[in-house]
Amino acid sequence: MTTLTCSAPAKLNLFLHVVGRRPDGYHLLQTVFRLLDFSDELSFTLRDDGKIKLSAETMGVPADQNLCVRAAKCLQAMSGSGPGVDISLDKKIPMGGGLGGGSSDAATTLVALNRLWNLNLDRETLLELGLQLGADVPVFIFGQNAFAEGVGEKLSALELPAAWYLVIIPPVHVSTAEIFSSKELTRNTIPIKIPPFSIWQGHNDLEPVVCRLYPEVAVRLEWLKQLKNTTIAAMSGSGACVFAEFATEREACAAYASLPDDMTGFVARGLDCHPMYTALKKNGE
Ligand SMILES: C[C@](O)(CO)[C@H](O)COP(=O)(O)OP(=O)(O)OC[C@H]1O[C@@H](n2ccc(N)nc2=O)[C@H](O)[C@@H]1O
Ligand SMILES: Nc1ncnc2c1ncn2[C@@H]1O[C@H](COP(=O)(O)OP(=O)(O)OP(=O)(O)O)[C@@H](O)[C@H]1O
Repeated sequence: MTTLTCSAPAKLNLFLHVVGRRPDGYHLLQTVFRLLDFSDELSFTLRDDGKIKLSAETMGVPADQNLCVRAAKCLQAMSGSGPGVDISLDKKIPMGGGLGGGSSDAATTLVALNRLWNLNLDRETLLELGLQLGADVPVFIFGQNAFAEGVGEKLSALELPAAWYLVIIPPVHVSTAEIFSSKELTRNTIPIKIPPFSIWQGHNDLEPVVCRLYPEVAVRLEWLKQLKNTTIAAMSGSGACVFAEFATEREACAAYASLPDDMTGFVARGLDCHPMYTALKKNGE
């Protein structure tokens, strides 16, 4: 095997509670991650000269700062392994949108290169490596919908009902660090116990902070909240993307069709399992 092609799906945070803060400033969270059938596509081809190359720059991110390249370098350094790789990345997930695209690219890179380079590192080691790259990386390595605690690294698999999502992409970029450092952020939501999980029990503590700073987000969320047939309308992660959940594709598509001209978005199915693991299983790996 010299080439592997794999997907890197987006995620939604169905709710996001800030329940405390660690001494290093990182926030303790409770969240439910839902994987989405909306993905970046990556392909990895072995090189024998030890070099790690990205075929094209991703919208303003220098290659050496791209999370795929950083993930590959991390894995190479830790394994002391010789081979290199050519990476091509077809970016579909909006960047800095709270959909975890960069983190998902990093997770897919770690799992794919573990196979391509025959490193045989176990899932625990990949999860630890992933966490060093970003708080959202572990869930994509975990590969299932999950209830997460800590900074996102304490993961328990969670079964979620079939659902479709209308995701709206506001025309703003929200800095995760800026929102977490806001004076207005409440950091004392009482921890909840899951399972059982009901979509009604959650909210996103970062949402009011982002909505106050970015009216473009607030307006889109208000629009989603007035829709009929939704089980929930909320912001994902630290924004800017907002979403509404529907029980059927037909309802999600009808809502999408009624989107005002100045709003853009997409409809996606909620997944049960990471598409990369589904594909690897199908190939008997
Ligand atoms: C908001 C979420 O998307 C929810 O899933 C994640 O917690 C954010 O994960 P991420 O984008 O991978 O974030 P990172 O790149 O690890 O962190 C960016 C910055 O946000 C702040 N940060 C992040 C996560 C966290 N639990 N507490 C924090 O205070 C830190 O200042 C950090 O330097
Ligand atoms: N492969 C990549 N894809 C997207 N962003 C990348 C990538 N590599 C590095 N980045 C940088 O990381 C930043 C955050 O990317 P990402 O798309 O994961 O944000 P996000 O969706 O807000 O993530 P999260 O939900 O984890 O906060 C981008 O603004 C970009 O500067």
